[in-house]
Amino acid sequence: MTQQGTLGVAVIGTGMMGADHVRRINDVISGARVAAVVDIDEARAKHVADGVEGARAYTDPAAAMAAPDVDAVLIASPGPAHEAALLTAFEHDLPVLCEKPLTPDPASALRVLEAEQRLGHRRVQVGFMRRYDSEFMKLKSLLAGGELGRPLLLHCRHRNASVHSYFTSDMLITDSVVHEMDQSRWLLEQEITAVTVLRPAPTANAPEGLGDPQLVIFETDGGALVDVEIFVTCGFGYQVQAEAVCERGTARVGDAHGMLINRASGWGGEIAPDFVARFEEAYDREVQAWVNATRRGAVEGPSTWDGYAAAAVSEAGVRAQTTGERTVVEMIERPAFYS
Ligand SMILES: NC(=O)C1=CN([C@@H]2O[C@H](COP(=O)(O)OP(=O)(O)OC[C@H]3O[C@@H](n4cnc5c(N)ncnc54)[C@H](O)[C@@H]3O)[C@@H](O)[C@H]2O)C=CC1
Ligand SMILES: O=C1[C@@H](O)[C@H](O)[C@@H](O)[C@H](O)[C@H]1O
Repeated sequence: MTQQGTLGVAVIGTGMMGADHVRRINDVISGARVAAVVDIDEARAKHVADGVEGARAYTDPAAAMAAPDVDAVLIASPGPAHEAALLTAFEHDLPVLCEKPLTPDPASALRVLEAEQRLGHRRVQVGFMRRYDSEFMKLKSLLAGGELGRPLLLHCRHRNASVHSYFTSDMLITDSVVHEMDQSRWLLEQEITAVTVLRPAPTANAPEGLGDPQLVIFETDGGALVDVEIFVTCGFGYQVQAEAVCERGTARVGDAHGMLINRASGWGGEIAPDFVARFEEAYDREVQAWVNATRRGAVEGPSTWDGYAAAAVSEAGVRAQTTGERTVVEMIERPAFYS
């Protein structure tokens, strides 16, 4: 850290999310600066670094993390690259904000979990940004307050206009529904015990081989049921909605995000084009919270355990997607380190 305590951050992966986080650290939040940007695509890394005073471009995450002015790491490479970056960050004992998923599968998530425990202190905040969204935060405090009684059902909708060309059917679960896995565990304060995936005839608008949309059902250890419509090629925009059905009422978020307009042609609201627009404030709050905690020497927010738990549910979800059968989630006991 500099004398003023400004955190020097290496941002790994400068695609859609990484580039947006670089902008956020540089222009929006306080207490941090971009010291390094890393991408295996050298031209992309250079292009992003050129836009930030004092930032250097790297193609090797390990080289960036070894630089003396790098105090912390924000990982925004694709999920399969997270394990290697996390383990390297631990070698340098650097604090990490790791975009979701922690890793796409529980075996790699477990290796990360064990490596963090060997370090002896928590180092990771996982980028489950819905926990920082003002609508979801209100729903969380309403449910925690108990006014509506016990939550019985959670109905969720998750729609993307489109996804990257490298998206697969498994990624509907490991990259998209992983948000609802964390959201359900966080809102209900229950673990997910089984997953069922139902698949309608796919939309003709999805690329060949992408089974889209899907209906994913979670059972929890508290007896609640969660249903998730995941539809990543809906074409018309980005929507994330959740409705909790409780013993004495229901509460719903995500309907009217944006402006409502009355005009001669009719009445209606806007739909965000993508997650960058819809969750802009949540990402700002998330990254600022990470920087603030890191500068205090603390680690807060969704933990490596939360990332592992979501990966375990993802594995069951991917199996359920293939077999069409209800699949039980297999998880280790929560280590005391994460209690
Ligand atoms: N919290 C949220 O709402 C969102 C989170 N994400 C997460 O952010 C991460 C990145 O997603 P996108 O930006 O959409 O992907 P992207 O495909 O737009 O960008 C990924 C970038 O990482 C680079 N890269 C690939 N392997 C690398 C490696 N080993 N080291 C360094 N760079 C590498 C690629 O060249 C590319 O520039 C993923 O984990 C994704 O799940 C993505 C979208 C929204
Ligand atoms: O995290 C995200 C993407 O990686 C994922 O692919 C999208 O489906 C989600 O809506 C977005 O929030």
